[in-house]
Amino acid sequence: MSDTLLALDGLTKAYPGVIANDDVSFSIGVGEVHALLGENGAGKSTLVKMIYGLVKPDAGKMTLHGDAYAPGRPSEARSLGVAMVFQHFSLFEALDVAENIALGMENPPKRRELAARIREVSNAYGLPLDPGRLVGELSAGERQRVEIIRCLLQNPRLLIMDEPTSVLTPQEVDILFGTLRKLSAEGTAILYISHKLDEIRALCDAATVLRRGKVVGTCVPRETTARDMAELMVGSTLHTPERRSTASEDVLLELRKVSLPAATPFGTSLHDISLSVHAGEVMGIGGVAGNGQDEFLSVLSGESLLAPGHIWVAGDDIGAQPPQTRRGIGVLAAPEERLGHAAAPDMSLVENALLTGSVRQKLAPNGFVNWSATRVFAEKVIADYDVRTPNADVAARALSGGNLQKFVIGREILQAPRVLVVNQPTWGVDAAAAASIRQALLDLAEQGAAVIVISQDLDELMEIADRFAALNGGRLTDPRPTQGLTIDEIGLMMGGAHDMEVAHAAQ
Ligand SMILES: Nc1ncnc2c1ncn2[C@@H]1O[C@H](COP(=O)(O)OP(=O)(O)OP(=O)(O)O)[C@@H](O)[C@H]1O
Repeated sequence: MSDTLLALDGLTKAYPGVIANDDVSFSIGVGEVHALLGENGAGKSTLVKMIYGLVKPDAGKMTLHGDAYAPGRPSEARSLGVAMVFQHFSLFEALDVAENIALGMENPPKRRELAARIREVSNAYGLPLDPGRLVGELSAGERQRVEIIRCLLQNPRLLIMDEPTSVLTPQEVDILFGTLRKLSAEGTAILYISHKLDEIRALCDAATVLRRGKVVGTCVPRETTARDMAELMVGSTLHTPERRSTASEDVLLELRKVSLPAATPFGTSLHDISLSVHAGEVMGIGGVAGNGQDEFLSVLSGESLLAPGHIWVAGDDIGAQPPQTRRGIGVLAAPEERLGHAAAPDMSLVENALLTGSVRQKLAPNGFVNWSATRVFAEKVIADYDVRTPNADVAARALSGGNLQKFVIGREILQAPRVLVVNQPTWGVDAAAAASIRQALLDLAEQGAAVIVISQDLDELMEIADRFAALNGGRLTDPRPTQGLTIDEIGLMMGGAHDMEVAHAAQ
């Protein structure tokens, strides 16, 4: 592992108002699993985009195996052995696995040959995948496999992975780590971005820590505690959320036999969901991605309307009411997909504050937008939730993923909802910011709101929820108190490793 594969020397990249990477230097050895750590907006994505040829550095240089390396575009990076698996998959649902993989190749072989290669590589690396299956029918974990196999077919020397485990079940994480360890043993280096410090300790040989664009430290994750790593990232002491149960006897939100047909061929139908959430309660909803989480949020937010009689908030029948009416009575929601769903990418943060805040914050009295009040609201969200941005006029798309997430969640919580539904509230958010978002959700419940947290992060749900239920194929299990619930019981409620077993059985 002493051979250097990639060396970065003084890489610098500035955006208007912020130096995203400031004189970054470090190197990655052949076969090394190297973690890139840093709080939201620290510059991790910018750095890997430079390595992958998506962003051109303003200054600094790179070498790959000792040769000058300055990829002008991703295809050039790929041809030199640098591959990347993104957080957001770029797959076509209506095409099958082999067709999707062929689309990403410069010179795809004939279909039969490609299908055989996919089978061979996927079996060799313990990631079973049927080349003929439609991507739309695959779980999130299986879609990620398509992206990984697409990279592996190019025999990469460096594989960059950006938050790969956020879409995986615990069992799938184990399988992925097995694959990455095998790759590393064969000499492929891995540059691994994640906010999950325990996973980094389990997997990575070395770590480089970025703070505000600069390298502030390196460590050997196995020999460093998760808490020390987190403190290195934020430069201060970490705060753990305080949980005190405040659930009352009063039912604030009630769902009675909620069913919803799937909106698309690849969506999930909801079946007969009944649930009561009390004032002051945090209700945790778990489940493997794609089991009805988005649909469940949409019936509560009002994006999907039902016939009357199925959803009640403090005696009001709201199931047939559109989102703006629901916001008026204090039912707010923050969907999972922050760019494009929770926030409009090309609009400024001020405009995005107006999008969901206009009714409850009375930002458009008499139909005319009060822009100065809207700006004050946006700036309060930015200040209270430590959203790192030059100012409130910046477009949502220019924010780092975690900072936009903080903005979206803060925008809803600051409107003092009576019922709040959030999907993956701390997805891609660094440890310190995740702790403060969780604390804010607990504080909201303490003030008497009913809070529903949909999340794939089971630790998060165990930390803040009073009760837990799982979505499985659009059905909701009976809720159970989180206190005393074991991981095995949770696994059973989630339907266990169902998808994985199916995939293995297909071999
Ligand atoms: N295209 C862009 N235009 C303007 N500013 C940008 C752009 N891309 C990134 N930035 C800014 O550069 C800084 C670093 O962002 P980057 O996305 O690299 O952070 P990150 O460490 O990957 O964060 P996260 O963990 O939240 O994904 C941030 O302040 C961000 O707002």
